[in-house]
Amino acid sequence: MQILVTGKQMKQLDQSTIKQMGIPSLVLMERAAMAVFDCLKQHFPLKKTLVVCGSGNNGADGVAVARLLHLAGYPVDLYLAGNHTSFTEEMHIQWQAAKNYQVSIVNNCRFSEYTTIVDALFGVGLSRELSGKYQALAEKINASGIPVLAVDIPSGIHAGTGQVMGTAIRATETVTFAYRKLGISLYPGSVYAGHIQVKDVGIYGASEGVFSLDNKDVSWLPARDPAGNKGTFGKILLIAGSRNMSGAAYFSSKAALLSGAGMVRILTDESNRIILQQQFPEAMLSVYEPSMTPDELSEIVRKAMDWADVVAVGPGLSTSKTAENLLQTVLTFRQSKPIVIDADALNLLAKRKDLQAQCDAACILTPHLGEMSRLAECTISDLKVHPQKFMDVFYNNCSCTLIMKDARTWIRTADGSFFLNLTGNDGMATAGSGDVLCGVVAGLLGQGMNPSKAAPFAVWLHGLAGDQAASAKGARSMKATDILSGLEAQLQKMDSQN
Ligand SMILES: NC(=O)C1=CN([C@@H]2O[C@H](COP(=O)(O)OP(=O)(O)OC[C@H]3O[C@@H](n4cnc5c(N)ncnc54)[C@H](OP(=O)(O)O)[C@@H]3O)[C@@H](O)[C@H]2O)[C@@H](O)CC1
Ligand SMILES: [K+]
Repeated sequence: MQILVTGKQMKQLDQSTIKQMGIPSLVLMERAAMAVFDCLKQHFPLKKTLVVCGSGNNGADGVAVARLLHLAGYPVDLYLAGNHTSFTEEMHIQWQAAKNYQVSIVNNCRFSEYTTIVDALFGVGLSRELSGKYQALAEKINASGIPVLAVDIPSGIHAGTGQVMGTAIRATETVTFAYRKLGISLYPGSVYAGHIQVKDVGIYGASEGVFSLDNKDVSWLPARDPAGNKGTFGKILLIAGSRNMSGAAYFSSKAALLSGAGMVRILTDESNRIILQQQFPEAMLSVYEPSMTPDELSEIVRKAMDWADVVAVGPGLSTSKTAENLLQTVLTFRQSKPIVIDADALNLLAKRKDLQAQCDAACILTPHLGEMSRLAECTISDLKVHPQKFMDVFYNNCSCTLIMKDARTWIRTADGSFFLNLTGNDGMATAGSGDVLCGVVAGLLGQGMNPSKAAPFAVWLHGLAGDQAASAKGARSMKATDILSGLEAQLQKMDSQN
């Protein structure tokens, strides 16, 4: 697991390393510059490099990089875009050292001369929009088409939100120091950053921030019991589908079984019986009929719930009165069973504050931004700009585990921890993809994972499955069926690693 930090958190970490741990700022900076230098040598054409610097410590990193290039015999020009009067202490020292070593300093950049540009204009200290000469320079760099290595973060990207502050430099690669910044993990910042490398420069100790799973977290996958039986691996009830709508029930239940659940039962409208039995014979079926009274319906749901260890409700359910009765029965009679609430069930829940109050940490809600805006009674742009704030506010009404789906999915666990998922691709914006995620969450819960782990792990795994699908079929053409195939392949790979 890695920790993603904001600019403010990173500055505190810098300061505590310098002041409390006693590592001089220039030592950290030299390590930062060496990491950039290594990346330049490995990945960039170094016939002639231009390093553009601001007046702060990001600029000072850049000056140190220019010195390292110069001393190693690579042609380099240094261009100071900032003002001498605003130099930090470190920048004064680096600038003097560059002059002592006779690094070439230019007053104009003739971009046609360069094969690589190092962007050391602003780092985590960016405090406002780029304007004037900085904006003009960023635009010229972007228009030049020359490969750019960004130092720490592309200049113009907000380190906490990923927003473009007026204009931002588009990098080919970003070497970021100590911890990956949240701003280059979110969109659009992550696109501006290009390929990202996180380099150890001797700054440690982050405990606050947003968590993100990585390959080491394969170990979270519940171990299989060689002596287990169908019951050991979880009985999952999917309350899904509606009149002549069977697809969502199919994708969610299949994903639950592929994720390792022992048994899956689909509770759906009678009209879906034949097609589901043909498509997915491994699933058990319980059906209800439109003519049933609420009491008859409730009886069927309760019986199926008695059988299940985990219930998932919502995929393809519709927002009919029958669907509302189903959801109400689930939340009223759930005892303490984990419940995944997805899709149409979330739209029903948005209208029923009384049902929201029945949710607890064992309930996992999986809204996309539209559903979340209805639940949290805010706009989609509120959620984009302040995702954590609105997820916190919603938790006060509905104390559940929350998966807020977007190009970068956020997870808020019931203890208030936040995760941001970095796997997946735009091909996953396809019909049935959300149903697959719902099934993966349920399947993992069924194998005994607690909701605080199952939610971030399922999203991560689902993203990896999507990445596998994109490499097999292409992001444009991949379908939910391909994500199911990706899921199988990813789990096989993870089991072989564990
Ligand atoms: N020892 C350490 O601390 C280490 C730090 N490291 C490096 O330091 C970087 C952080 O350095 P930093 O804090 O000096 O901030 P930085 O990003 O250079 O910019 C600040 C300057 O820009 C100015 N400014 C801001 N916005 C502006 C705008 N829109 N337009 C114009 N001006 C603007 C701002 O002015 P002010 O807001 O004060 O008016 C100030 O002068 C970090 O990303 C990493 O690269 C690494 O070497 C590891 C060790
Ligand atoms: K930068």
